[in-house]
Amino acid sequence: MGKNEYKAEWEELAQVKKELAERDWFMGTSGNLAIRVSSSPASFLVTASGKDKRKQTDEDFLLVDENGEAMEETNLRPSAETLLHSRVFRNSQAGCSLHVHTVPNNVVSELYGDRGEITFRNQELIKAFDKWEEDASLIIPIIHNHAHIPRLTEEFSVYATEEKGAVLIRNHGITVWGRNAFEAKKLLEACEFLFQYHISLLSLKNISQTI
Ligand SMILES: CSC[C@@H](O)[C@@H](O)C(=O)COP(=O)(O)O
Ligand SMILES: [Zn+2]
Repeated sequence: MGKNEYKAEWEELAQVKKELAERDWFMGTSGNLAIRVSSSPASFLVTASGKDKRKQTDEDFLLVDENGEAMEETNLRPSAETLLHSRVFRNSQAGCSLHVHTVPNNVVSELYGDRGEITFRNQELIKAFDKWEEDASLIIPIIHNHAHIPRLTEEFSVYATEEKGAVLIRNHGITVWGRNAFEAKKLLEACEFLFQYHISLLSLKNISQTI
């Protein structure tokens, strides 16, 4: 497959990458992004490993197959966490999968890590996940940060069954996916809003108890 055949997907992912960089969500070379190019068998573009994702270059992404193996001759290494994106594309019809490390997603993952999940309710932004009822709740699972990526992928894949979703990896980051790039970014932003709100509220409650 020539580069021209996935030009549209490349440009779409480059735009998402630029917007997430503007939010400063790629600290210390962390984060990786993926967008589907084909279905059955799945192939996708994924960020090259170890790069500063705030920079835009012609070597930002490479095409990989559904096992996360490069499909073209390249010196680039696919992201260390390619297998997680690969599971999203194999398990569902999702079109885009995003992974970022932020202080709020790490703090929430540690605060609720022992419970294995965090639940949000009475929050307008859970509607981003199609939770429309007044008493609806959004549960985001929190998994252990296994250093062994195949092990991490196994635990992650239990939750990566639908075309949209989010999983927190404890003291590591979040992976969010959706039907397309627009939806994946929307869901990621919604999650980060919920985390920031939750941490702010907890901090203020703690302070107000002392005055
Ligand atoms: C430099 S710490 C971050 C990595 O260990 C990893 O978690 C990450 O998100 C980025 O890895 P990468 O291989 O560049 O996709
Ligand atoms: Zn990571």
